[in-house]
Amino acid sequence: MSIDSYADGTDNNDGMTSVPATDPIRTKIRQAVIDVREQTPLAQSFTNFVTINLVANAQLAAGGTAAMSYLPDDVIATAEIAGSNYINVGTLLPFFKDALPEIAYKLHKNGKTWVLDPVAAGIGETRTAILKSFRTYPPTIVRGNASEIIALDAMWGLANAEPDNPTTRPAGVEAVDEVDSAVDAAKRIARHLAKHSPTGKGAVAVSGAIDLVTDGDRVFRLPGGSAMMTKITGAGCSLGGVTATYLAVAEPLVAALAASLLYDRASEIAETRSIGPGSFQVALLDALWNVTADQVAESEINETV
Ligand SMILES: Nc1ncnc2c1ncn2[C@@H]1O[C@H](COP(=O)(O)OP(=O)(O)O)[C@@H](O)[C@H]1O
Ligand SMILES: Cc1ncsc1CCOP(=O)(O)O
Ligand SMILES: [Mg+2]
Repeated sequence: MSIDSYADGTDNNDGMTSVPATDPIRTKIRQAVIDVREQTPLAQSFTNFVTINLVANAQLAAGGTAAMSYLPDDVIATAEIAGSNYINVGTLLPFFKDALPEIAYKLHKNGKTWVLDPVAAGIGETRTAILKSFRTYPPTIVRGNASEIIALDAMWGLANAEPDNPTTRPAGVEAVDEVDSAVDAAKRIARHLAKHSPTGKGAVAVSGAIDLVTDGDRVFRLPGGSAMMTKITGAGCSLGGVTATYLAVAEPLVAALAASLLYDRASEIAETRSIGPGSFQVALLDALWNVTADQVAESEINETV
């Protein structure tokens, strides 16, 4: 679909409308892509050991810079020079159980913004204890797949669900739920984040075949992307890292939209230039670097009306 199709905010007859070309959100998305490339902001990551290299390389390819830290004093000192931060709970070590709640508390106390990827939410006592602790000192953005978002919402008791009785079955690091089934959970989490955010604003990004982004009020669906993203490890983790990169220059809703759209456009290009998962990962980094701000901002974006 071309940008002209969005000129009047076309009603799609399915409760959604195409976000018009004139919607200020598109200008902000475009500006975020440009600002990251011009300002090279540092986003610090406390992330899993499987995909740490892809996270750093994706942040660099988007135009930012990377630093990975694990000890609370190191994280808090680095947060003073970082534009934002990223915590991903994919692989856990025993000391994380004390370190991560302490880090979340200190980031909150110091007014720092951060993105959470609640990888495998719902699995294991340690992960559950860590994720539950973030309810009091929450991130600014949560980015996860549908199952993780549903599990986190239940864990935080945001729908008066039994905190220990999540309404979805965890599936390791992969989603078993469709993005649409996570809409209510995503909106509840986004409103909770906004309540505690240093800027009064929060957002949730739910990834899948069609991504969903919300600030608790507006709900956007982003079609496109590539199914090859499910054939490399770290597509979601690195999207979380790049979301933190954008959070260094933009408000949460714009950061989540810009990162998700950048990934959709870049993965489409990477699919046409690769012959399997190995070359796809390399092509994805090249495409993150080469996608233009206009390509990102002129993407198809549908909003629930
Ligand atoms: N079937 C699909 N078609 C297109 N893009 C997809 C598909 N599945 C996932 N993606 C994309 O892959 C990236 C990671 O999402 P996802 O696989 O849901 O995360 P996770 O790896 O955390 O489960 C996102 O950019 C998302 O849009
Ligand atoms: C395979 C694996 N195991 C623990 S973390 C991890 C990486 C998950 O990455 P992603 O959620 O981006 O696919
Ligand atoms: Mg993931």
